[in-house]
Amino acid sequence: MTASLRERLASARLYLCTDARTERGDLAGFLDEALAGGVDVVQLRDKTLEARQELAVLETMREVCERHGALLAVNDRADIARAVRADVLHLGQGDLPVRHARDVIGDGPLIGRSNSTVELASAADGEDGVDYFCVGPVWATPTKPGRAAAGLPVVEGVAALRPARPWFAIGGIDLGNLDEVLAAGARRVVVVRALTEAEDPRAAAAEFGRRLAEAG
Ligand SMILES: Cc1ncc(COP(=O)(O)OP(=O)(O)O)c(N)n1
Ligand SMILES: Cc1nc(C(=O)O)sc1CCOP(=O)(O)O
Ligand SMILES: [Mg+2]
Repeated sequence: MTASLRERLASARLYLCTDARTERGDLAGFLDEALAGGVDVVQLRDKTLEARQELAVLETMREVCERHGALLAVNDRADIARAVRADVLHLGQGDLPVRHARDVIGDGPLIGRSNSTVELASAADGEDGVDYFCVGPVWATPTKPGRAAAGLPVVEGVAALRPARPWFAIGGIDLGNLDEVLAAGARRVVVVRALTEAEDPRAAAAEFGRRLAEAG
């Protein structure tokens, strides 16, 4: 029997957000390596793309995700998530409310939400139609400039809630500070630069996977 999207999300530990790597022209090769290393979910997060370009990039990503059994996530846009039949739509605080996004994408795909406080995370954990949530940025990060760090205490606060839904820590996380995030209680992480800028994305993803699995 094929695992449902929710079952696949439940076992996901490592979530990658990547841009289209247009200038480097190596998106499929990069993803092949990162997913071979053990990335479970991949999101296209590239604010420079027009809708048509985003759709084309996502079609490429879908092929790689299917080959590796990873979930494909769309950032922000419910219309694009529907068009590409994405597995996941990720919504921030400024994006469509969940119920409106559900009207567009239907009941099948998963929806994730971003949060920066324990209170927002608690609300997301109880919000109808939300399948997982993220909390961050744990550390200030050049990938999302201008956002103050939420810090490890927010990760500790969310862990103390013992959320019913899967949740991920995000923001400034790399192999050098992963142990601090795990010690704060997170068991799933989202990363950008730790893989997009890794010399060996497969080895880096494998090391994330090993340490996340060891943490339980
Ligand atoms: C998995 C994941 N978590 C958090 C975010 C951030 O979403 P948002 O706050 O909407 O900011 P942008 O990424 O859209 O700039 C995310 N994209 N993915
Ligand atoms: C896309 C994003 N969202 C964040 C949030 O806190 O919601 S932090 C972030 C960027 C994370 O990038 P890196 O792993 O390179 O620090
Ligand atoms: Mg967003």
